[in-house]
Amino acid sequence: MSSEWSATGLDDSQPESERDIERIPPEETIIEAEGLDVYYGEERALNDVSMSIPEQEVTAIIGPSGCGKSTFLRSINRMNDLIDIARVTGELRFKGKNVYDDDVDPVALRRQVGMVFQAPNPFPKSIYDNVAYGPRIQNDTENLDERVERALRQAALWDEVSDRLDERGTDLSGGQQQRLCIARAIAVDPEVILMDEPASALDPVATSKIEDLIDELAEDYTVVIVTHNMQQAARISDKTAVFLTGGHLVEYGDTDRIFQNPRNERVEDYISGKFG
Ligand SMILES: Nc1ncnc2c1ncn2[C@@H]1O[C@H](COP(=O)(O)OP(=O)(O)OP(=O)(O)O)[C@@H](O)[C@H]1O
Repeated sequence: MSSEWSATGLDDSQPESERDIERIPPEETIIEAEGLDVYYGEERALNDVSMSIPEQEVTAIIGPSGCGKSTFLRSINRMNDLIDIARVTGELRFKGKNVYDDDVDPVALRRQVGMVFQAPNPFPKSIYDNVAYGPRIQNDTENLDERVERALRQAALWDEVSDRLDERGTDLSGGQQQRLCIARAIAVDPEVILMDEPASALDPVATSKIEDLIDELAEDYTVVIVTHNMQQAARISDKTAVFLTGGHLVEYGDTDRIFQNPRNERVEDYISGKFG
């Protein structure tokens, strides 16, 4: 294989021997990709990705722009289904079941695997109605007030909004809106929360609140987070997966080990800021 790497990482060929992927014991695994490829038309955005994500931990997905981080995240709860030209091959298992099997209902899957996006996107409704939205569409409104309060508390927002639940969610600050979106996601009691750069639109104080919150959420949920911010990945995650150009997962393991002692030379270059 060529030893000349492009400035942005890696060419399209990625021998098995170049990968360093930690195996998670099956009993601790909640999400498992095996030979996962995603194509947009002719373009291959994920290339033969195999990895297991442990339950109730924070797993960070990092890598240079365009390496497939968001595509991988969206493949977990089938959000790529919403993109006409996207095509998935291989398997993505959630609790042992391939989510791409014909009998899987993507809407039901997304109740168990919620998502928080880069830009906060509360509905133009009251704070209460934002959080109550999921339970209501599931016709699951028993003890709704308590559930709304619990979700807002878990999202570390209750103290700031408890006396104005009827105000519009869109009138909150950016950081509060993002915590409201997290409360909306957890109100339906998911098992996994996917986060796609949830703090990239926020100031440092709001970012630090989201980071503290992610740490707390991992006591109850599995969190998978895409971030461009390597310091953030190092601070908040238990495991880190490094993707490089061409949609290749190159290294995956304990966050401390990946940042202190990366085994792959290109991962070391990426982490030390030589490209990306
Ligand atoms: N909806 C889409 N239609 C066509 N191509 C897409 C689409 N979404 C992503 N791609 C392509 O797939 C590849 C991977 O994109 P993806 O957004 O997953 O990467 P990323 O690592 O999350 O990037 P970034 O860090 O810039 O957000 C890129 O080449 C991108 O152009």
